This record gives sequence, structure tokens and C-alpha cells, in this order.
Amino acid sequence: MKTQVSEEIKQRCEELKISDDAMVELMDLFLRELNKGLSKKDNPTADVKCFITYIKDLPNGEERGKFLALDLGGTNFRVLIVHLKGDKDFEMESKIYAVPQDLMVGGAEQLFDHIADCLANFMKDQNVYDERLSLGFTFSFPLQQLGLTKGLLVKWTKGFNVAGVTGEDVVKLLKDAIKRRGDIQIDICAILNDTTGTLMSCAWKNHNCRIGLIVGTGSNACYVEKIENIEMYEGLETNQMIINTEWGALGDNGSLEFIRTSYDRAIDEQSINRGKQIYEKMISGMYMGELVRLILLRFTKDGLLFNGMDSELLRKSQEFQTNYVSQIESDEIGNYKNCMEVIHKLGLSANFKDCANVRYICECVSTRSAHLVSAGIACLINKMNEQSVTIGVDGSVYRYHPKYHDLMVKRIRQFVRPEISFDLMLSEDGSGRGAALVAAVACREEGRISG
Ligand SMILES: Nc1ncnc2c1ncn2[C@@H]1O[C@H](COP(=O)(O)OP(=O)(O)OP(=O)(O)O)[C@@H](O)[C@H]1O
Repeated sequence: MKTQVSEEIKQRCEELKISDDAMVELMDLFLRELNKGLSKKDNPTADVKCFITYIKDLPNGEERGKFLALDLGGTNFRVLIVHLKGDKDFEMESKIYAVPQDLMVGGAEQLFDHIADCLANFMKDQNVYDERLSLGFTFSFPLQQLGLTKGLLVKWTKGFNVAGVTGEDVVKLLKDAIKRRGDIQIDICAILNDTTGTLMSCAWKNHNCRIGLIVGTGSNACYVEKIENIEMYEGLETNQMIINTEWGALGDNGSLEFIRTSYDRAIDEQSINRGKQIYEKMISGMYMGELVRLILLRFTKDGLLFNGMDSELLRKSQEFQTNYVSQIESDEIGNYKNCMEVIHKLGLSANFKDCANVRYICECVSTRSAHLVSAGIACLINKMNEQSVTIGVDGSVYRYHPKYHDLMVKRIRQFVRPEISFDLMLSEDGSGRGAALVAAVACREEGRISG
């Protein structure tokens, strides 16, 4: 039997719904912002910066050799070695290293020495310590790229705030750290964003892939744009280029106020990058659990949940993890096993009605996230206007939330021109292989073979 969600809670969650009208408004807004980002005149005032990646060629399947990749950009730092053997055949080994909290907010040298240290350690593990290898560096923070191997950090996001990196060339910082060690030989062939890595990784398997999307710690998307639409590009002749939209910053100028709630404002207030990444803060894993917690706390204080009794843990910031949202929504309808478990973990006592309400709140927050992402993707698909397009997707929210994919497909379908077909493809191997592929494509162009 399905326990009913209380009417008052339903009513108070209405503000979390993205109506059809709001979807259209959001898509129009995003399109305007994209065009501003691409335009020379308007770029300086655009929220969505549309960074040029200098990646113009997608993999053609002929890339071969051994490549290293680094993936820094959120919860985990990974080092990978990818052996591309051709015909979609490859071997990959990777290791996850922690980035200690003090390094996330420390100094540049400490962070990059740590990265170089992990790299050397990994090369020893993989018996390639003495080899000279090419490396693709996935660095998933807003970068102003000046070339394939030169990128200046525009600003830190997602909990990082390392001094002395903003405005600096991140490739040079890594090169310097490698040089300081003096024991490993690495050619850094490319720096890229995880969206680009995801797009490249998926494009290797599916040549229709033209959009890369991340819904993980943060949220971002990239897409293949025609060169005539990229006024900002002044480099060598080419037909197309991957544009890293950095869409997380949509709304930084106040344009999303029509859908923001008091909970979103509270999230922003307590963040280390206030006023920044407004769209991302309504979507991504770093904030989703906390949004649910703030709503639960508010409703409990107002006597709508848990008999008005909160708990120390519910009052504590970050205690409601985003993966709880997935767990709670994975319960079968009418069954609250996971939900009860989470509620008990938080030191609360609940009846079935509370469980139904908690689940409903989770659904509202995760559905809103999926709909916001869908507006962005539908806008990109319509803008590209190709007959058929695949979107490569990565990130734990998309990967593990039980309904995120279906919610997106349904909502995108509603707003994409009917004659266009699309599909969402989960990136199985993460953006790391994409970084190796970018390095490989760069080597292919230069006629070099690594490993
Ligand atoms: N089962 C889950 N359901 C929903 N969200 C989850 C789940 N597991 C982890 N997350 C959230 O996903 C985020 C981590 O995403 P991911 O594993 O893709 O890492 P990431 O690579 O650091 O992210 P990004 O690509 O944005 O830098 C965290 O915010 C975490 O709370």
C-alpha cells in the first residue's frame, strides 16, 4: 500500500518543480548565454564562458600506443595508463589517490608535488618508470586554454581553493613539479576538462557522440561546435572545435532567480564560492544531499516531519549524503527499507508517513536536477541541429541515481525538435581514457607514436 505524501509537503515542494514554461525560459536563457560566450564582444560579460578546448579532431579508432592520464577535478584523483591497441581494443589500469583536505586549500607547489609524486609511484607500480610516455591531463576546473598544452585556471570550484594557481598555466605547474623530481620523463600532450574526456571516450566507441556531460561532484557539458560560430577562435583553420561550456556558472548574474529557492540561497551562502556556479549548485552531487537536508530540517522545524523532533546529525551540514538520495529512491514503491536506514543513521525516528514524505522530497530535488540538466542538453541538441546525436555522460549522480537517466530522456524528448533523435550513453571508462585519447589524437596529428 502506498503511504500518502502529506498535502502541505506537496504544496511546499511546488517551488522545486521546473514547469514546462520554466524549461522553455531556461533553454532560451542558456542559448543566449552560449551565444554570448562564443561572441568576441559579449564573452567578457557572459556567465557561460564557452571555453575553446583546441580539440578539433575526434578519435578515429586508429590511435595506438601507451599513454598516461591524470584526472583531477572533484572527489577523486586518478592516475591511469591506457594501452590503445586499435579496433576499440584497449587495456587500462588505474589507481585512485586521495587529495588530502589540506592540499585542496593549501599552496600550488604542495598540490602539484603531490600529483607528481602519485604519478611516479604509479609508473613504478606499472613497470614504466623508465619509459618516456605521453600524458593527457584531465583538469576539471574552468580553464582558459591558450592551446592544447596551455591552460590558465580561471577559478577554483567544487571545494578546491589552492593558492597561487588562479591565472596560472596548470600544465606549467605540473611540468615544473615533474622537473623538480627529475626522475620521470613525461610529455604532457594535452590538458582537457572531464566533459571533453567523456566526449572523446564515448566518441571512440560511438562516432555519433557530439556532446559530453558530467553530473558528478559538479556539472558541466561540452559539445562540438562549427568553427564559423566560434568568433573567439583565432587559431589554425579547422571546421569544428569542442567547446567546454562551463555551464555550471549559468545564473551567476542573477538570471536564475526565477527558479531559485531559499534552500539554494542557503547552499550558496555556506559555500566557499559564494555567488558562483549557481546552476551547478542546483544540480550536482556536491550539493544535492545538502539541499535535501536543508529541506528536511526546515520541514521538521515547522512540525511537518518526524513529529517536529530533529536530531544533532540533521542539524549538521553535509550529513545527508547525496548517495542517500539514490538509496531512498531505490526502495520499491511502498517499501521504505533504505529510507528507514538513512533516517536511523541520522538519529531520527520516523513513521511510514515520514518515510513517504522524505522520499517525496528526495524525488523533488533529484527530479529538479535532472530537469535542469535536460534543459541544457535539449538546448545544445537543438542548437547543433544534427539529425541524430549521442550524448556521452559521466558522473556518479547520473550513474547511480535509479531514475536520473529516464527522467532526462523523457524531459529532453519533450523539448528537442521532433525530427532529431538522440541517446544518452554512459561513459563506461570515465574521462581518463578520454584524456589518453586526446593525447593519442595529438600524437597522431604530429605523427608521433607513444610507448
Ligand atoms: N550513489 C550515488 N548517487 C548519487 N550521487 C552519488 C552517489 N555516489 C556518489 N555520489 C555523489 O557524486 C559525487 C561524486 O561524483 P563522481 O564520482 O562523478 O566524482 P568526480 O569525478 O569527482 O566528479 P566531477 O566529474 O564533477 O569532478 C559526489 O558529490 C557524491 O556525493
